[in-house]
Amino acid sequence: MLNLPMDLRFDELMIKTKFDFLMQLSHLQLLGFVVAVLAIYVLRPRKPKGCLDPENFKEFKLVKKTQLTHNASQFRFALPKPTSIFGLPVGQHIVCRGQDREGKEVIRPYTPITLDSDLGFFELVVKMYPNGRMSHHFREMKEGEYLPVKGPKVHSLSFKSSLRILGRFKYKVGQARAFGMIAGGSGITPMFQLTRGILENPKDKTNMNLIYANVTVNDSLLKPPETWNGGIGHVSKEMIQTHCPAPASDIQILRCGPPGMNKAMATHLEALGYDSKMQFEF
Ligand SMILES: Cc1cc2nc3c(=O)[nH]c(=O)nc-3n(C[C@H](O)[C@H](O)[C@H](O)COP(=O)(O)OP(=O)(O)OC[C@H]3O[C@@H](n4cnc5c(N)ncnc54)[C@H](O)[C@@H]3O)c2cc1C
Repeated sequence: MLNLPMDLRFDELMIKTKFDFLMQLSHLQLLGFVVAVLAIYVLRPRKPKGCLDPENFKEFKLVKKTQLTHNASQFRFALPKPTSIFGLPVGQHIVCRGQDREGKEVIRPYTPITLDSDLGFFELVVKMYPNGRMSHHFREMKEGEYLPVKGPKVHSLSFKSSLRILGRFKYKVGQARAFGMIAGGSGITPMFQLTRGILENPKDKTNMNLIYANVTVNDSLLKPPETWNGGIGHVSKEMIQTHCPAPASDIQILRCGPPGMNKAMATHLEALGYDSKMQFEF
């Protein structure tokens, strides 16, 4: 039977027992023990480090530029090694630096359509506006050139009167039972990234519904439909009611589009009873 001194607490006893065990080892055994512990520490499986730096721009080489529509292209950038991972959590974005028509520096946020399961590269889908400053940079960019990128870009929490929430979207499995997604034009990129993240995880059972609006069918990015039998006109309250999960504490409506559309969607969602916790704008 173990005789415990009355004033020795259990945790002190554990430390004492471990210490006694080490004292009984010879120097050689002790050395072996230390080496084994170090080996376990050094060889422990670790998540590979990503290539991104949130503070400093790093340059990535454009290896493929594919025109998708009359004003949008897909850009593939190589990572340092074919096995490298980018290191951007699902739902977050990067910032890219370029030069406008006048040679002035311009910095804009973009959401890659790739995930960390895509080794050795990352891809952006960029819609280019006629007078857009960064659009000019992407329009002129040629394969073999380098793009300075830093990230993940995270907003400090801030609020605008017309927006419900502007903040950080860091996806965790099970954070919502269902997502309703409302995207316009290039606003499809965060939805695409999140959808891929959910579909590629067999343990993730989150439901998703997407309303994707474009000026014309030919402006649809990523997978333009061959024929169109969806709705026509601006995204309405009725479309949201028909296609998105009803207001509930375990659903979220994600939206990303041009400013006018975002404002209109915020008004529709509020009228339909979605409170601020049920909405997120990328
Ligand atoms: C979190 C986040 C992620 C983003 N991800 C992507 C992405 O993956 N792909 C992508 O293409 N863009 C994305 N954007 C938009 C991107 O950051 C730029 O705003 C866009 O590329 C235009 O930049 P610009 O410098 O060319 O235009 P600017 O010089 O800033 O604007 C010039 C003119 O272009 C038009 N314009 C600019 N932006 C829009 C817009 N969103 N809708 C309608 N008209 C507009 C307006 O007429 C504007 O007056 C994202 C934005 C955010 C906030």
